[in-house]
Amino acid sequence: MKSTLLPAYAPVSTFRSPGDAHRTTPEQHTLGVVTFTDGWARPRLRDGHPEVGLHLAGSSGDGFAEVWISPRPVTGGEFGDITYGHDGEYVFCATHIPETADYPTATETAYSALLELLTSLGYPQIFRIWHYMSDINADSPRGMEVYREFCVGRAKVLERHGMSHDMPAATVIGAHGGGIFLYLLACRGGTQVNIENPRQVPAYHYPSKYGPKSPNFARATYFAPDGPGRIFVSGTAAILGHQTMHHGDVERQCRLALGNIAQVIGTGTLSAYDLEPGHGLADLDQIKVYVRRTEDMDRVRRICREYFAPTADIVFLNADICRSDLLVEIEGIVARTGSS
Ligand SMILES: C=C(O[C@@H]1C=C(C(=O)O)C=C[C@H]1O)C(=O)O
Repeated sequence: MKSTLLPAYAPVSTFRSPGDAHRTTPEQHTLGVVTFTDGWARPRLRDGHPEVGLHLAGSSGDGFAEVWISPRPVTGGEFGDITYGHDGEYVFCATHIPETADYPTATETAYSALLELLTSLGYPQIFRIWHYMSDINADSPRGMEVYREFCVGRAKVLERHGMSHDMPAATVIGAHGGGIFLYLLACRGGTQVNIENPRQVPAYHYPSKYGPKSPNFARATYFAPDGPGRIFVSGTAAILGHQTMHHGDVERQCRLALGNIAQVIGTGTLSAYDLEPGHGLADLDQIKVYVRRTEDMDRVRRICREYFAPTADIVFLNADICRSDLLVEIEGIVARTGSS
């Protein structure tokens, strides 16, 4: 998917302490805030911009906030269950699906509303989307895993809109409570290239043994306004082809997840999309590392430190992952320098 209306700045996020999340300056406006703390809060407008609270931290001391910043004034709004902030170039939207016995229908409703809002506001191009859900690996009353039920609802909407193979980088990961929280970034236009990993089957072609409807996301999304671009790397795990590798071995799973990211952002993959130069793991920032078992946390931290830049924003979160045999998942953003 490529288009050419040119926004003039690239969206930027920082990780801050929750208490510092709403700090602004005359040059820095807030497009959206996501807090990762020891409780959840449905999306709402706060000081004119959206804020959503995810229950991902173990205790009140280790939370953080992901803050999306704009150089332009932000207008906040609400549309049904969606809270949004937009600045003329980008929109940040957040919505919440309360715990329900019917996630397929609830997901369908939420996704439909999001697409309707993006069209009516004039920001049709989604370039990154995150979902956090409680009980992700639990069975629904129909006996299907919650994640798989979510995939059914999502796929239905995207099929209807002809977008099944067009979705950008995404994350679907566990949360400690609250149902499903979804937030996204979209824009009026800009160059966008959704990138696949040659070592992995595209998620939308996963075989049906992983669920009746395949997930819809790209392994990474390159997005460039009129200036330096960014590569948004999806939640990435120890999957080769479509198979989970290294069952039960967190160290090898972690190294494979890192290897998959290195593959996606490396020269070999990017050159196939005319996006040279490539990058390495040391170029990744705004990194979130999700670890299923708290006892693996220190080990995963040590491995990640071998690869990531010491200056990178990086957080380690205890969370369940979309397949119950996955122990670790990693996402991040590469900010490119130069003109592409
Ligand atoms: C880990 C994987 O998928 C996860 C699920 C996603 C989704 O359903 O949108 C996106 C990225 C990951 O959080 C994978 O299939 O490789």
